[in-house]
Amino acid sequence: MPYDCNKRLASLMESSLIYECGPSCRCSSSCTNRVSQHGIQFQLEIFMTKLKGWGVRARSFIPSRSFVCAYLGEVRNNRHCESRPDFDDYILKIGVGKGFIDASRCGNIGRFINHSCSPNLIVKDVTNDHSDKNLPYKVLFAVKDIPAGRELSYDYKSSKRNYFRFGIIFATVDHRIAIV
Ligand SMILES: C[S@@+](CC[C@H](N)C(=O)[O-])C[C@H]1O[C@@H](n2cnc3c(N)ncnc32)[C@H](O)[C@@H]1O
Repeated sequence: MPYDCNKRLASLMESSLIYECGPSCRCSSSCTNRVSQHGIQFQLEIFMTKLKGWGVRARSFIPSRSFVCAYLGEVRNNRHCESRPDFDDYILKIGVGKGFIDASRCGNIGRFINHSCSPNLIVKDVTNDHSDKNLPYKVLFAVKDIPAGRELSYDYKSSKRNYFRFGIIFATVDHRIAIV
């Protein structure tokens, strides 16, 4: 099971796709293997930082390994040309060379979370209704205890920049908006 009895990740080291119970399971909605699908459980706040534009901070204590929020946006594939220089800061790659979630035009609170090389969040791949590794939900979990008032961050480099480093740029066809 990917989660413990408190609905926190059993291990931060797990790198494969996290399978939550879904529509085909007979368990109830309170099953401990249904976590990210219930939406944000901790109060979060969008605020204006001093140097990074908007950011997101915790309004209450978030224990390590807790689900924080999903990263939502438009799912794109194929070739995508975008003239905005900060475009790649709003994307998360999904699958192996298949596409990405683009939150540059629309998304949820995840699009306001800034980068840090010493982050308190990590991005994991989660599914509950299919087993296609190329179309996971991108989900942010706490990698350490986060006190109330602390800004949330994850490492952009490990989640998206290497996508472009290898020269793979996808695009144009919007075929889904991921909603958790
Ligand atoms: C996904 S957005 C994060 C939300 C953004 N701060 C906003 O106001 O909408 C990425 C952009 O935030 C800024 N940003 C994120 N992390 C930063 C950091 N550590 N230092 C400076 N700017 C950062 C950059 O402008 C980057 O293009």
